[in-house]
Amino acid sequence: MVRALAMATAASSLQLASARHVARPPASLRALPTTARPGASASASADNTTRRLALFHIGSVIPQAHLFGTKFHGLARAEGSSSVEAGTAGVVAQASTIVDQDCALDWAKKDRRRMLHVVYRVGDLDRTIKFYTECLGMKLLRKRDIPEEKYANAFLGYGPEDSHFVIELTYNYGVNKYDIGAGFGHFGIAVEDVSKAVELIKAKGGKVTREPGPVKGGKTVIAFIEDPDGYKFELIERGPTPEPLCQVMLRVGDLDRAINFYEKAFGMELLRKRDNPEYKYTIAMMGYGPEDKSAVLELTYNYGVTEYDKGNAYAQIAIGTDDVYKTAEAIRLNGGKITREPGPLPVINTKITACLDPDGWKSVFVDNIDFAKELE
Ligand SMILES: C[C@@H](O)C(=O)SC[C@H](NC(=O)CC[C@H](N)C(=O)O)C(=O)NCC(=O)O
Ligand SMILES: [Zn+2]
Repeated sequence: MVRALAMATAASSLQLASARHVARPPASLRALPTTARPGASASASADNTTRRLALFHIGSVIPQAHLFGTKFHGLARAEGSSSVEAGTAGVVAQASTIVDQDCALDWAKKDRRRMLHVVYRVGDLDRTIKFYTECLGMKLLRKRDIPEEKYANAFLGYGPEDSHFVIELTYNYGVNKYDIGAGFGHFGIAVEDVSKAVELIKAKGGKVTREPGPVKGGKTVIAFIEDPDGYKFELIERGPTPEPLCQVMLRVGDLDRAINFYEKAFGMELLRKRDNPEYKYTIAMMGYGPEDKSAVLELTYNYGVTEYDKGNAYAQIAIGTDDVYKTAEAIRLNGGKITREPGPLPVINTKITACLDPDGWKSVFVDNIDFAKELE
C-alpha cells in the first residue's frame, strides 16, 4: 500500500510507512525544573570548610541529592533560587557527582531520552538533499549556516524533529570528500515494498548495491543502496511504522562490552540480539523504544574482528537529555570518555556534552529544552 507522505511529492515519495500524527514536544519538557550548574555561584556566607553546592532545583534537592548519593551532613540551607549551602559542619560532595553506578543507572533510566538525529559529513549539501528528497522520500526540515564556524547543516527526515529521528548533514566549507571507513555500517529505512522502492531509486539514477531479497540467514526482505557520498542505506521491508528512519548500524569489536556500555551509561535497552554463525556475525539492537516503532542503534560484531578504521565521515548520534551535566557524570562513571565537557555550543548556545563508547564511536547528548527552542 502506498502512502505518499504529506511532505514529499507523490511522484517521488518512497512507499514508506505512514507517518503518525506528530505530537508537539510534551509541555512537560518546557516546564522542567532547571538545575543549577556545578560551580554556580551561591551567596558567599560559608566558611572555607564548607563548599557550596550547586544543587538541583530547590523543590527536589533532597530527593535529587539522595538520587545522586550526594552525602552531606549538617543542615542544608536553601539560599537563592537554585543553590544550597551546607552547614559549616557539612562535608559535601559536588552535587553533580554521582557516587555510584546504581545512581548513574537511575539517572539514565529516569532521564527523558530519545534518539534525535544522526550526524554525518557530506561533500555537497544540495546534491545529498536532492537524492534524499527525490529518491528516499525524505523532506528537508531545516537548514542552518554557521559562517563563524565555517560549516552548514541540513536536517532531513520523514517527520518533524520534535517527534522523529532525523538526519543532520554537515557540510564543512571547502571539504567535498570524506573517508567513510570500515566501521560505519548503514542507515536503515523501513519501507512497505522494497522492490518498488528500488525501482524508484534506479529510475532516479540511484546506486543499488544489493538487490531486494531475504536477508542472508533470515527472512526479512532487504536491499542496499548508496547515497552520493557512498553512505549505505539498508531498505528494510516492514509494515506501517511511525519511524521510517529506523537504524544506525555501527561495527564494534566486542559486542558484550558495547551492550553493557549502552545499557549502563546510556540507559538503552537491549531490544534484540541475533547470532548468525553461518555468516559469522552477531547483531544487537539497542534503543529507547521498540524496534518497529523507534530508531535503534544496530551494533554488529564480525567474528574475530576487534577494531575498525572509523574514517572521518560519520560523526555521531544525538540523544535528548534533561540534564547534560548529570548525563556526563553518569557516562564517566560507566567507563565512557567525555570528549566535550557539558555546556553551551558557540553561537547556537544549545547545551550539549559528547562522549566516546568503548569502540570510539561518538555520541552527543543535547539538552531537551534547548533543542525544543532550536525548533521554534
Ligand atoms: C537486521 C538488519 O537490519 C541487518 O542489518 S542484518 C544485514 C546483514 N548484516 C550483516 O551481514 C552484518 C555482517 C557483515 N559482515 C557486516 O559487517 O556488515 C547483511 O548485510 N546481509 C547482507 C545480505 O545480503 O543479506
Ligand atoms: Zn541493519
